[in-house]
Amino acid sequence: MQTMGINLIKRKLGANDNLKITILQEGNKFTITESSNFRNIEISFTLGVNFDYSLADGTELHGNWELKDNKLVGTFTRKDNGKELVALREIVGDELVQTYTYEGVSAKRIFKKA
Ligand SMILES: CCCCCCCCCCCCCC(=O)O
Repeated sequence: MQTMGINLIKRKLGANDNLKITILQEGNKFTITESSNFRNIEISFTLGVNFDYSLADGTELHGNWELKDNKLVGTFTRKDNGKELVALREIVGDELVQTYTYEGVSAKRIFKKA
């Protein structure tokens, strides 16, 4: 989050956001329900088709998800500075592991099944 330019207060809030996501797949179409201390939103996208998404701090992204080797690979560009953010979603055991890479720095977020 620091590399993303997110300030200390927002980083502390973000680390305790109580984020829960639900992923519904219907063929190539995905619907994500995102629920956190900050917001409750629903996002729909089709694999390989660009869409807009705003992070909870307002940072706007544009990009898409693709399915590669049974993993979702997201390639997004920040609208404010044109830099790339790559996201990976994979099921490992009983967990959903999300890995984000930005400016050579990677972070992992692990979600447990409800
Ligand atoms: C270090 C904090 C970085 C957070 C990066 C979040 C990246 C989100 C990728 C785009 C998500 C699109 C909507 C979704 O599929 O849930």
